[in-house]
Formats: sequence, structure tokens, C-alpha cells
Amino acid sequence: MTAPAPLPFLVIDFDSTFTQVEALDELADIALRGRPEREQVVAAIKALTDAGMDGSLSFSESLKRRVALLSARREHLDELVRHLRTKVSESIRRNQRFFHEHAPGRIYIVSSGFREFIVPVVAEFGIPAEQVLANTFTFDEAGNITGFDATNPLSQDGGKIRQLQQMGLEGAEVYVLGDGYTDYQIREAGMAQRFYAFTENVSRPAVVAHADKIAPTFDEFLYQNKLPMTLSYPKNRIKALLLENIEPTAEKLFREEGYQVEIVPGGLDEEELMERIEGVSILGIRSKTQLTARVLERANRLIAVGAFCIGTNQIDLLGCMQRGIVAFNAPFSNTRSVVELTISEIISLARRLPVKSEKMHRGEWDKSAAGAFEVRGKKLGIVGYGNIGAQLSVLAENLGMQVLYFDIAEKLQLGNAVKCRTLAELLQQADVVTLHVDGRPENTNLIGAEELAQMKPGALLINNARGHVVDVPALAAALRSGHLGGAAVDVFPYEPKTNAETFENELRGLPNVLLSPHIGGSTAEAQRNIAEFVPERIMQYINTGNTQQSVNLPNLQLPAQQAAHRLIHIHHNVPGVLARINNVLAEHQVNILGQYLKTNEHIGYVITDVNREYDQDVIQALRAVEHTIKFRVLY
Ligand SMILES: NC(=O)C1=CN([C@@H]2O[C@H](COP(=O)(O)OP(=O)(O)OC[C@H]3O[C@@H](n4cnc5c(N)ncnc54)[C@H](O)[C@@H]3O)[C@@H](O)[C@H]2O)C=CC1
Ligand SMILES: O=C(O)C(=O)COP(=O)(O)O
Repeated sequence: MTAPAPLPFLVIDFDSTFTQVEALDELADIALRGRPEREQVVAAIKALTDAGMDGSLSFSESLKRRVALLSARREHLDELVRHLRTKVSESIRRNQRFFHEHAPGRIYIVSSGFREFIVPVVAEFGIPAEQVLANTFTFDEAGNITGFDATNPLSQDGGKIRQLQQMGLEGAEVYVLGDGYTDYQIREAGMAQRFYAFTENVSRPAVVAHADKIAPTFDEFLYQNKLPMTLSYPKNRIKALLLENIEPTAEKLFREEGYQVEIVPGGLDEEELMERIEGVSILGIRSKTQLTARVLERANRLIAVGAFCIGTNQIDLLGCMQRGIVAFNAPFSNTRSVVELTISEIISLARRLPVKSEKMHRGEWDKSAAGAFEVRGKKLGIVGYGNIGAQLSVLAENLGMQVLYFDIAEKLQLGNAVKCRTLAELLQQADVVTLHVDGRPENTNLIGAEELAQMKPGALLINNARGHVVDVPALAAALRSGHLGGAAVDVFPYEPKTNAETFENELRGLPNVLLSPHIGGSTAEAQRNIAEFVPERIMQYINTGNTQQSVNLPNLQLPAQQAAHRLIHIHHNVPGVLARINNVLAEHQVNILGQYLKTNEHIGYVITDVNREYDQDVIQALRAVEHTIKFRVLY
């Protein structure tokens, strides 16, 4: 590799910066285990820590009072070290290699904590003991911690400044990274050129306000300074925009990953989305939001789209593909919910429940069997025998129905279900017709006046698929004329954008018609599954390049990345691109450890794992390969 930008001297704080926690709080927790006063003392220590950190109590006073409260012994320190090793800040742990390579002579820990626990924790990151400047405990003969070495400058107010003066780094470039006021004071005293407020674990407003720069993660620090890092891009720079009330687990998972998340409760129309999409790396939508070519033109940072539902007809999948934007959906997460809703509708319509219930609400007692029938032995016609259609087939047979199905693709016939060769064949026989096709444009008005006329008199129609699949005025006419006995409709060609908008549709007010506000997949179970499934796919794609289950990029399942840099390349599928990529690699003497390629008719997706030692020019050369759509490196 070409030499990285020279690293300034780096002074890092320990508590709440190098590790996620305040070590003295944790030590108190360990030392007081099983003692009734534990909670109270730990809380008092935490309050003193905060007061010392935000500057409201002098530091030496805070330290003195904390150590006095501790009641800790020498043997507690071993347990503390074991615990702190599991609490190293995520982004610091992630960049362990950077520390090993650059720590000697360059990276210092300057802390008002104690060498007894700091030295062993940072040693695992290649930071030598002599580069740890911190306090030391005093012990009595029985091994009790009695206090600290009061002659150490770090135990006193302004101690970090004095410590820096003693280090003799004058004239050198020094950067300080920390979460506390005392870290900022080093910069204020002119002992460092820059102070980075490290906010991964705690963000103290008084400290952030004084910072030259903010580092939400250590990756961000490295990125800003063009230093080698584990990720190709700091996660805190990845912004996710989640629309349409996606279940909160998704937000939680993305935040835990370190992304920024913005939430919009309802849907957005095209113009609104065009305004919001700039700078967004991950877009999360459900069935309503249209991700059109016009929106994509504005999507300057979009990496991934998550359809937090099954259908993906609302997304310009080809447009995404041609821009190298991956799309994922949750193909199985709400299947069962739609099936259960459909079963309930079949029985409800067969018993004319919508009519009966409405009358009862008006005070009318209409006890009669007219028009009501059992579903047992009746013919259910399933149009679209995919995941939902097939599962419905099994449950309906269990109810004693005879299942017929029609699908344009060849499908495994389940149980005693009978395949129809044409749609007409199904429509002519079924007592109940239920639609479970996908929302591809060709399915517009799949059921129109002509198809409705083919249905048996008194038959029922259910549409839980997509609104445009049924010609609504034709359906309304067939219901008004009495040709159909009833209908259940969950999806509509136009659906209100939010719950505040009124629902307008010709089907309103018609007898024996069940209308529901697109809730086929709206159950606690389904939404929770979706909110876990889709972020997982997106994060895997970002972190490893895995496109398994993507609905638009060639599906590539990858072995775990091992001791290699991974080059991820999306290109137009024209002859010769792979050869050109490999020529570039050969010209730069890059050693290929593994290469994986998959193409479709539009694009090629190639992943190359290479030896870590290579010339940085190769990256520029790969970006410049003709027909490249997107290129990124995972370190
Ligand atoms: N109401 C709601 O809340 C929900 C609605 N849906 C809708 O249900 C649809 C189906 O879901 P899955 O079964 O999971 O999808 P799937 O992709 O497994 O099944 C769709 C099936 O329809 C078939 N098909 C497409 N066009 C056809 C046509 N013209 N005639 C006959 N068969 C045709 C396909 O070959 C495929 O087998 C989704 O695409 C979505 O639009 C899905 C979940 C919830
Ligand atoms: O899963 C689907 O395709 C659905 O239609 C459900 O959509 P929703 O998430 O409720 O907007």
C-alpha cells in the first residue's frame, strides 16, 4: 500500500471513550456485589463521575470522593479488567488492526482512570504500557484500595494539561479524542491542535459545544483524517429514511448498527420523496410509496431499498438495478396473516355477515338463512398459486373446501387441489374466487367485466392482492346487479396516504361487501418479522456484499471474508468487463484470493477478495473501468 497520511500524535481518553463505560462505576459494582448499599453507592459514584466530567465539580474532588466510596480490593481489579475487555467501544474494537499498526510511539492513553486496569485492556490493541498515562491506586497490606498517588498530575485539577506538557510533544501535531471536559482543556491550553468530541458512548452538550470536530465513531475520525479503516465508509454517515409506520424494531436495528435514522409516519408522494431522498443511503417503504424513475434521479446516495412488505410493484426495480441500488423485500413474513384474513372473509361473506352486522347496528333483527351457506364442500378458486395462494390452499382444504387454482407459472399442486388450465376455467366453476397474484403491470384489470361475467351467479370475489388487479367500476356493477353475492376487498387502485385522509371508492355502501384498509399483512407478528428480516438483509449487503434474496440484483451468496479486502463491483452486463477488472488487478500485481460473479440480462455483480497488500492506485483504476455502475471496497 502507499504510505497512509502521516498520523498525528493521538491522545485518547479511556473511560467512556476507549471503553463504553466508566471503569470506577463498574469497579464499585463489582466490589459491592451482594451488599445492600450497592445500588445507592453506585448511583452516588455515577453522579460524582458526571459532575467531574461536565466540569460542575473539580476533578480532584470528584476522584477523591469516588475512590473513598469504592470499598474495592486488589482482587476486584482482575475481574474489572476481564469485564472492561468486553466493553471496548465497538468502533475501536472494529479498528483493532489500525491500533496495532499505528500505536507504537504515536497513540497515547491519557486518563484520570488507573493504570492497574487501563494497561492490560489497551495492551490488546498494541498500546505499550509506557504510552498509558494515568493514576495509580494505593493499597494497604490487606489489599484494600485506600486511595491514589496524589503526586501524579492526573489526580489533580488541570492534570491532563500538565501531563501533556511533561510528554514533550511540543511542535508536533497532536489530536485529542475524548468525551469529557478535561479532554477539551488540553486543546484549550494549546497542547493539541484539535479536539474531537467522541460521542459513541456519551454525548455531553458542554463538551460537544467546544469540539473542533465531532467523532460519533472512531471510523469517522479515521475517515476524516484519511487514515486506513476497517469499513469503507463510516456507519454514522449512512442515513436511513423509514416511511409508512415501519415497526420500530427496524429503527432500533439500524441505530444499533450506527446508522442515522429518520422516520416519517405516513407515506410520501413522488414530489415529497424527491425532496427527502437526497443524501439517503437506505430507504425503507411499504406498499404505498412509489419509488419512481424521477425519485431515483435525485437519489444521489441510495445504496439499498427495503420493501417492508411482500409486494415490490411500487419500486422501479429495473431503474434501481441500473443504478446499482439493491432492493430487498420480506417475501414470507406476512404470508400467514393474509391467509388468515382471507379464510375469515370467505366464511364471513358466505354467512352474509357484513349485511347482518350492519342491520344489527341499526337495531334490525333479521334472523334468516337466506343466502347463507357453509363453506364445506364449496369450490374455492385461487388465482395466483404462490406463497400465499399455496398456503391458503392447504388451510381451505382443512375447512373441507375443494380447491381449484390457476397460475401462469408451473406450480406444485398441494393436497387435492386441482389445477385449471385457464383463468376462465377457474372462474366458471368456483363458488369463491380469491386473488393472490403479484402486482406486475400486466395484471392491471386482470378481473374486468368479462371475467366477472364468467363467474357463477351468486359467487363471491376476494381481492387481497393489489388494487389495480380488479376493475373496480365493473366489480361495483356486478355487485349492484346481484350477479355476485358479495366481495371482500383489502386493496384499492388509490389508497389514502395517511389515516387522516378519507377513503373514497365506488364500493362504499354496497351490500355484503367487506372493505378493509389494506391490512392483509398488518398483524403484530408479521410486522415484527418484517422489521427484523429486511434490515438484516440490508446490513449484510452493506457489510459483506451478500445479495442473497435481493429482488433485483443477481443473488450472490458469499463465503465469510477472511484476511482479505473485498472489492465489490456492479457493472453493465456487456462482454469483457470481468476481463478488464482482472487485467487491472494483474497489472497492479494484486493477488486474488477468491472471485464470485453473477450476472443477469442487465448487470453483472462481481466480488473479488484480494490480498491486503496492494497499491492504492488500483482502486482508482477499478473505478475507471468502463461500464462500472458502482464500486466499493470492504477492508
Ligand atoms: N393485502 C395485503 O396486505 C398483502 C398483499 N400482498 C399481495 O399478494 C401478492 C402475492 O404474494 P405471494 O403469494 O407472497 O407472492 P408470490 O410471488 O409467491 O405469488 C404470486 C403468484 O402469482 C402468479 N401470477 C402472477 N400473475 C398471474 C396471473 N396473471 N395469473 C395467474 N397467476 C399469476 C405468479 O406466478 C406467482 O406464482 C403480493 O405480490 C402482494 O401484491 C401480499 C401481502 C400482504
Ligand atoms: O406485503 C405486501 O405486499 C402488502 O401489501 C402489505 O403492505 P403494507 O406493508 O401493509 O403496506
